[in-house]
Amino acid sequence: MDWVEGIGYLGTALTISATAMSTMIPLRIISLCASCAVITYGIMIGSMPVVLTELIQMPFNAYRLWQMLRLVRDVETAADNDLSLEWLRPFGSRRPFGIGEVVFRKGDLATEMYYIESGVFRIPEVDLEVRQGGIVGELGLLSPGNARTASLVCVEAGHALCVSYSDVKQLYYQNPEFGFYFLKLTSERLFQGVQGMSKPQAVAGDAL
Ligand SMILES: Nc1ncnc2c1ncn2[C@@H]1O[C@@H]2COP(=O)(O)O[C@H]2[C@H]1O
Repeated sequence: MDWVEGIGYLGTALTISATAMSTMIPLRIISLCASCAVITYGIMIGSMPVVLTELIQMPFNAYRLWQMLRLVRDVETAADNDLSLEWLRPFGSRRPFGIGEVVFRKGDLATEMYYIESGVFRIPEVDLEVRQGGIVGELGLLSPGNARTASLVCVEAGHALCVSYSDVKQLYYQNPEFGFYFLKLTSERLFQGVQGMSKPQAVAGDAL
Protein backbone atom coordinates (compact mmCIF):
# COMPACT_ATOMS: atom_id res chain seq x y z
CA MET A 1 0.00 0.00 0.00
CA ASP A 2 1.51 3.37 -1.01
CA TRP A 3 0.82 6.67 0.82
CA VAL A 4 -1.84 7.78 -1.69
CA GLU A 5 -3.83 4.64 -0.97
CA GLY A 6 -3.17 5.26 2.74
CA ILE A 7 -4.91 8.65 2.51
CA GLY A 8 -7.82 6.96 0.71
CA TYR A 9 -8.15 4.38 3.51
CA LEU A 10 -7.92 7.12 6.11
CA GLY A 11 -10.87 8.83 4.37
CA THR A 12 -12.80 5.54 4.41
CA ALA A 13 -12.06 4.97 8.11
CA LEU A 14 -13.14 8.51 9.05
CA THR A 15 -16.32 8.27 6.93
CA ILE A 16 -17.29 4.99 8.64
CA SER A 17 -16.52 6.46 12.10
CA ALA A 18 -18.70 9.50 11.36
CA THR A 19 -21.57 7.29 10.21
CA ALA A 20 -21.37 5.29 13.45
CA MET A 21 -21.46 8.38 15.71
CA SER A 22 -24.63 9.32 17.56
CA THR A 23 -23.78 12.85 18.71
CA MET A 24 -23.92 15.61 16.14
CA ILE A 25 -20.91 17.80 16.93
CA PRO A 26 -18.24 15.03 16.77
CA LEU A 27 -20.07 13.52 13.77
CA ARG A 28 -19.83 16.78 11.80
CA ILE A 29 -16.17 17.33 12.74
CA ILE A 30 -15.16 13.79 11.74
CA SER A 31 -17.19 14.10 8.49
CA LEU A 32 -15.27 17.27 7.63
CA CYS A 33 -11.94 15.52 8.33
CA ALA A 34 -13.10 12.56 6.21
CA SER A 35 -13.96 14.91 3.35
CA CYS A 36 -10.48 16.50 3.50
CA ALA A 37 -8.82 13.06 3.30
CA VAL A 38 -11.11 11.87 0.49
CA ILE A 39 -10.64 15.10 -1.50
CA THR A 40 -6.84 14.74 -1.21
CA TYR A 41 -7.13 11.12 -2.36
CA GLY A 42 -9.48 12.09 -5.21
CA ILE A 43 -7.04 14.75 -6.44
CA MET A 44 -4.11 12.29 -6.23
CA ILE A 45 -5.88 9.68 -8.32
CA GLY A 46 -7.49 12.29 -10.58
CA SER A 47 -11.08 11.30 -9.79
CA MET A 48 -13.40 14.30 -10.16
CA PRO A 49 -16.61 12.48 -9.03
CA VAL A 50 -14.93 11.66 -5.71
CA VAL A 51 -13.68 15.24 -5.24
CA LEU A 52 -17.00 16.75 -6.30
CA THR A 53 -19.09 14.59 -3.94
CA GLU A 54 -17.00 15.70 -0.97
CA LEU A 55 -16.88 19.33 -2.05
CA ILE A 56 -20.69 19.37 -2.12
CA GLN A 57 -20.97 17.63 1.27
CA MET A 58 -18.49 19.85 3.10
CA PRO A 59 -20.56 23.07 3.25
CA PHE A 60 -23.57 21.13 4.60
CA ASN A 61 -21.48 19.59 7.35
CA ALA A 62 -19.80 22.91 8.12
CA TYR A 63 -23.16 24.72 8.29
CA ARG A 64 -24.75 22.11 10.56
CA LEU A 65 -21.69 22.17 12.80
CA TRP A 66 -21.87 25.97 13.04
CA GLN A 67 -25.61 25.74 13.87
CA MET A 68 -24.98 23.24 16.64
CA LEU A 69 -22.06 25.22 18.13
CA ARG A 70 -24.15 28.39 18.05
CA LEU A 71 -26.98 26.55 19.78
CA VAL A 72 -24.68 25.33 22.55
CA ARG A 73 -23.38 28.88 23.05
CA ASP A 74 -26.90 30.35 23.08
CA VAL A 75 -28.19 27.80 25.54
CA GLU A 76 -25.25 28.49 27.84
CA THR A 77 -26.04 32.21 27.63
CA ALA A 78 -29.69 31.48 28.34
CA ALA A 79 -28.73 29.37 31.35
CA ASP A 80 -26.62 32.21 32.74
CA ASN A 81 -29.13 34.96 32.12
CA ASP A 82 -32.90 35.22 32.09
CA LEU A 83 -33.69 31.71 30.88
CA SER A 84 -35.34 33.19 27.82
CA LEU A 85 -35.96 30.58 25.15
CA GLU A 86 -35.46 32.94 22.22
CA TRP A 87 -32.70 30.65 20.97
CA LEU A 88 -35.38 28.06 20.14
CA ARG A 89 -36.41 30.29 17.23
CA PRO A 90 -34.29 28.66 14.49
CA PHE A 91 -35.74 25.28 15.41
CA GLY A 92 -39.39 26.13 15.06
CA SER A 93 -41.93 27.48 12.64
CA ARG A 94 -43.99 30.51 13.66
CA ARG A 95 -47.76 29.98 13.49
CA PRO A 96 -50.64 32.42 14.11
CA PHE A 97 -53.63 31.39 16.25
CA GLY A 98 -57.02 33.11 16.44
CA ILE A 99 -59.42 33.53 19.38
CA GLY A 100 -61.25 30.29 20.14
CA GLU A 101 -58.94 28.19 17.98
CA VAL A 102 -58.28 24.76 19.45
CA VAL A 103 -54.57 24.08 19.06
CA PHE A 104 -55.01 20.46 20.14
CA ARG A 105 -57.34 18.33 22.26
CA LYS A 106 -56.60 16.00 25.15
CA GLY A 107 -55.73 12.55 23.78
CA ASP A 108 -54.57 13.83 20.36
CA LEU A 109 -51.33 12.41 19.02
CA ALA A 110 -48.57 14.89 19.94
CA THR A 111 -45.74 15.70 17.54
CA GLU A 112 -44.60 19.16 18.61
CA MET A 113 -44.31 21.60 21.49
CA TYR A 114 -45.09 25.33 21.49
CA TYR A 115 -43.20 28.38 22.64
CA ILE A 116 -45.73 31.19 23.07
CA GLU A 117 -44.53 34.43 21.48
CA SER A 118 -47.72 36.48 21.92
CA GLY A 119 -51.39 36.09 22.81
CA VAL A 120 -52.91 34.00 25.58
CA PHE A 121 -53.64 30.27 25.51
CA ARG A 122 -55.65 28.23 28.00
CA ILE A 123 -55.34 24.65 29.22
CA PRO A 124 -58.97 24.01 30.31
CA GLU A 125 -58.37 20.71 32.12
CA VAL A 126 -56.01 22.32 34.66
CA ASP A 127 -57.45 25.85 34.41
CA LEU A 128 -54.12 27.39 33.43
CA GLU A 129 -53.23 30.21 31.10
CA VAL A 130 -50.03 30.20 29.06
CA ARG A 131 -48.65 33.56 28.03
CA GLN A 132 -45.71 35.07 26.17
CA GLY A 133 -42.50 33.18 26.94
CA GLY A 134 -44.33 30.06 28.13
CA ILE A 135 -43.76 26.53 26.90
CA VAL A 136 -46.66 24.17 26.37
CA GLY A 137 -47.15 20.80 24.70
CA GLU A 138 -43.93 19.24 25.94
CA LEU A 139 -45.50 16.44 28.01
CA GLY A 140 -46.78 14.67 24.90
CA LEU A 141 -43.20 13.76 24.12
CA LEU A 142 -43.06 11.66 27.29
CA SER A 143 -46.68 10.50 27.71
CA PRO A 144 -47.67 6.92 26.79
CA GLY A 145 -48.45 6.75 23.08
CA ASN A 146 -47.48 10.43 22.77
CA ALA A 147 -51.04 11.43 23.72
CA ARG A 148 -51.76 15.02 24.78
CA THR A 149 -52.37 15.17 28.53
CA ALA A 150 -54.69 18.20 28.15
CA SER A 151 -56.19 20.50 25.51
CA LEU A 152 -54.93 23.92 24.43
CA VAL A 153 -57.22 26.74 23.30
CA CYS A 154 -56.27 30.19 22.11
CA VAL A 155 -58.14 32.85 24.16
CA GLU A 156 -56.31 35.93 22.85
CA ALA A 157 -54.96 35.92 19.29
CA GLY A 158 -51.21 35.51 19.02
CA HIS A 159 -48.29 33.55 17.64
CA ALA A 160 -46.50 30.44 18.80
CA LEU A 161 -43.28 28.87 17.70
CA CYS A 162 -43.92 25.19 16.94
CA VAL A 163 -40.91 22.97 17.59
CA SER A 164 -41.14 19.36 16.40
CA TYR A 165 -40.38 16.60 18.90
CA SER A 166 -37.58 15.35 16.67
CA ASP A 167 -35.90 18.75 17.14
CA VAL A 168 -36.68 18.71 20.87
CA LYS A 169 -35.02 15.27 21.13
CA GLN A 170 -32.05 16.50 19.15
CA LEU A 171 -31.70 19.51 21.49
CA TYR A 172 -32.12 17.25 24.50
CA TYR A 173 -29.37 14.86 23.44
CA GLN A 174 -26.99 17.52 22.19
CA ASN A 175 -27.27 19.94 25.01
CA PRO A 176 -27.23 19.14 28.72
CA GLU A 177 -28.52 22.62 29.66
CA PHE A 178 -31.59 22.22 27.49
CA GLY A 179 -31.98 18.66 28.78
CA PHE A 180 -32.01 19.99 32.33
CA TYR A 181 -34.56 22.71 31.49
CA PHE A 182 -36.78 20.13 29.91
CA LEU A 183 -36.48 17.79 32.86
CA LYS A 184 -37.24 20.60 35.31
CA LEU A 185 -40.21 21.88 33.32
CA THR A 186 -41.80 18.47 32.85
CA SER A 187 -41.26 17.36 36.43
CA GLU A 188 -42.67 20.63 37.77
CA ARG A 189 -45.78 20.11 35.69
CA LEU A 190 -46.11 16.49 36.67
CA PHE A 191 -45.81 17.47 40.35
CA GLN A 192 -48.42 20.19 39.81
CA GLY A 193 -50.64 17.56 38.21
CA VAL A 194 -50.19 15.26 41.20
CA GLN A 195 -51.03 18.08 43.61
CA GLY A 196 -54.23 18.73 41.61
CA MET A 197 -54.26 22.39 40.65
CA SER A 198 -57.59 24.13 40.90
CA LYS A 199 -56.95 27.91 40.95
CA PRO A 200 -56.37 29.79 37.65
CA GLN A 201 -52.66 30.52 37.16
CA ALA A 202 -50.47 31.95 34.44
CA VAL A 203 -47.65 29.97 32.91
CA ALA A 204 -45.07 32.29 31.36
CA GLY A 205 -41.38 32.30 30.57
CA ASP A 206 -40.45 31.99 34.22
CA ALA A 207 -42.10 28.57 34.30
CA LEU A 208 -38.65 27.24 33.57
N1 LIG B 1 -50.49 20.58 35.50
C1 LIG B 1 -50.01 21.24 34.45
N2 LIG B 1 -49.32 22.38 34.62
C2 LIG B 1 -48.85 23.07 33.55
N3 LIG B 1 -48.98 22.65 32.29
C3 LIG B 1 -49.64 21.51 32.09
C4 LIG B 1 -50.18 20.74 33.12
N4 LIG B 1 -50.76 19.66 32.60
C5 LIG B 1 -50.58 19.75 31.25
N5 LIG B 1 -49.91 20.86 30.96
C6 LIG B 1 -49.51 21.34 29.62
O1 LIG B 1 -50.59 21.07 28.74
C7 LIG B 1 -50.06 20.36 27.66
C8 LIG B 1 -51.02 19.45 26.93
O2 LIG B 1 -50.28 18.80 25.90
P1 LIG B 1 -49.00 17.96 26.33
O3 LIG B 1 -49.45 16.79 27.13
O4 LIG B 1 -48.16 17.72 25.14
O5 LIG B 1 -48.17 18.95 27.31
C9 LIG B 1 -48.95 19.54 28.30
C10 LIG B 1 -48.30 20.57 29.16
O6 LIG B 1 -47.50 21.44 28.39
